Amino acid sequence: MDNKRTIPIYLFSGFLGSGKTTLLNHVIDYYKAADVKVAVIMNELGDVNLDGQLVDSDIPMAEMLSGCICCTIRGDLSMEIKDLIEEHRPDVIIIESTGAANPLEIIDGITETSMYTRIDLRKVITVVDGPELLARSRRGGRTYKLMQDQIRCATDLIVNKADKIAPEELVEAQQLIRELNPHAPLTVTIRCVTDMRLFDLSEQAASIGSWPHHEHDQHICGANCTHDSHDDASNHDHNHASHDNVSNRDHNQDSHDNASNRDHQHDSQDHTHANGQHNSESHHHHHHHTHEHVMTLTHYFDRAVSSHAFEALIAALPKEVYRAKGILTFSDTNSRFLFQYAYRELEFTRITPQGHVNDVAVFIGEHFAKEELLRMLRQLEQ
Ligand SMILES: Nc1nc2c(ncn2[C@@H]2O[C@H](COP(=O)(O)OP(=O)(O)OP(=O)(O)O)[C@@H](O)[C@H]2O)c(=O)[nH]1
Repeated sequence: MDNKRTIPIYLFSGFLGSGKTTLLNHVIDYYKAADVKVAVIMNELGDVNLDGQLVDSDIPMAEMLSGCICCTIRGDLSMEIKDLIEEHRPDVIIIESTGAANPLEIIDGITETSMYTRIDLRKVITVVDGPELLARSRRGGRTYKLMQDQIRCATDLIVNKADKIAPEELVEAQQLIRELNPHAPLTVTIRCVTDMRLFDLSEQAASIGSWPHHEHDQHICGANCTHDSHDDASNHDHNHASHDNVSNRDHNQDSHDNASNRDHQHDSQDHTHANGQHNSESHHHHHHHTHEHVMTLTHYFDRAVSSHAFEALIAALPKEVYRAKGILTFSDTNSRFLFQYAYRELEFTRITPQGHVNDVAVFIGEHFAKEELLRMLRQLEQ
């Protein structure tokens, strides 16, 4: 397989029944007409992939059933992505999450995966059910909170079902969405008929993932989400008992460990730069913040780099970059290292990857100068 190719990923978010599968089918048609090979990951809370039945049977598809990507089966996501790429070598992957999923957790899962597999999260597209959003905004509650999170996390927004809403209500829905996410381009649609340039894979269209706004002070989709029916919105409210951020953090850590254990044997004794506070603790704090314009930058290295130069780069990172992680081969040691950086602390763990694993660094922050950082990273390889 061509290990040098980076596969773009589109993530579809949006509440139950908002129109994600409808959009998916438009996009599949668009790619098929352009001779682009698309693969799909579908996540359903039930045991049967009903939405999958609606999709062309020629399309390579991974089904993640009986759980919500963002919690119970998040650890499997990286495996599914890896398998799809190895088996089908798609040009692009679309992930349709269940309407119950918290997109931030999935975004985290995908960036985690990019450490082991050459992928790039291109866009997070949230399909908003216009009438449902308005109705729920008047009632409040946990489901409305989830809808708000899905809107905040989007790089692009589609306000769907415009045919089911009066013009003045449509304006109200748009205002509501704009307050939650002032930056993401917003399109109003009926049956998700939208401009397909959003899915343009050309170089010019490639952008480093940029998430306009999110607030993640409460994790809504619980770790035990086992829904019988995915189309009963009120059921969802009932089943998703809120759990605190500590369990959320622990859960993240578990998922991470599961994912990394598949590919690596960690030598946890070898922490060369642990400065007191544990990284998972920092990660925990990260979830309390309100973020403006969260961005990620993923860089794949073509060669080994000097450990001193890399540490100098990390020391010079702007404060807007609050999280980084990756895998590196250093030219001045014999080992490969996993690095974790959070809130100005850098930690290395010696690893022995099984199979092919890229050297990669992922940076997450707010409004940082991505071009400048990219330049610094490229300089490391000279
Ligand atoms: N009236 C109307 N119905 C729509 C529109 N878009 C989609 N639908 C219908 O809404 C229902 C749900 O659409 P899907 O595309 O399956 O929604 P989804 O987000 O994939 O749903 P889940 O997988 O349950 O989360 C289907 O019956 C669609 O035909 C629209 O713009 N207007």
